[in-house]
Amino acid sequence: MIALNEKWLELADVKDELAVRDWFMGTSGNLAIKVTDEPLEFLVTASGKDKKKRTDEDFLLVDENGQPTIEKFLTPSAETLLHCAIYRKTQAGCSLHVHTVANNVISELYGDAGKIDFQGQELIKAFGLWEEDAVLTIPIIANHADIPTLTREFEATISADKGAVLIRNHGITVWGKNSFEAKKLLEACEFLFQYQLALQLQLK
Ligand SMILES: CSCCC(=O)C(=O)COP(=O)(O)O
Ligand SMILES: [Zn+2]
Repeated sequence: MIALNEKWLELADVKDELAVRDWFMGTSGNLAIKVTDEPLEFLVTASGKDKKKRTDEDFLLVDENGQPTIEKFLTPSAETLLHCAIYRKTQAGCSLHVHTVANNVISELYGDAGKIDFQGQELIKAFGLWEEDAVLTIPIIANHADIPTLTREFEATISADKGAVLIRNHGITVWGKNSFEAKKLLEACEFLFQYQLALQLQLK
């Protein structure tokens, strides 16, 4: 129970920080944090809520299939299966999904290529890429309305315990070993997206 309370507060703090950045427009976005490995249980945001507000019904505990374990009166995020895929395939402890204008525009500009590469950018070091010629590749997948289909395509891109995937004209999902790392990766991605968009304006 102590672990659950601690994880709840940790995720609530992340939610507040992302809310200050205005990254939950129109109730979009969802967040998750792992509580136990065996059985796999994690806290996930309740669906459709105003994530800028802090309440006792912000999160609920779900199992490996995204089914609520205790709070049957709350509905888990519509995108819970994406978080399930992350915890099934990796050792990640936290996963974050936000919609921003920058991540949506980048996903549309590079969507046909199925990825965007970043090289020669200091902030790719957030992903542990310290070599001078290192490349950060962020996959871009189609925004399938059917969540199991979206999850299958999303899951196929997962290859490490930390990462990021863009869903075209929808948003980004990142994951890392804990909430600190996941937030760091999210901020690094948003910086890189904003840089890329600003650069393209300059080149016109
Ligand atoms: C209003 S945003 C559409 C759903 C979505 O993409 C999202 O991130 C929020 O859905 P949730 O069920 O997690 O509130
Ligand atoms: Zn979403």
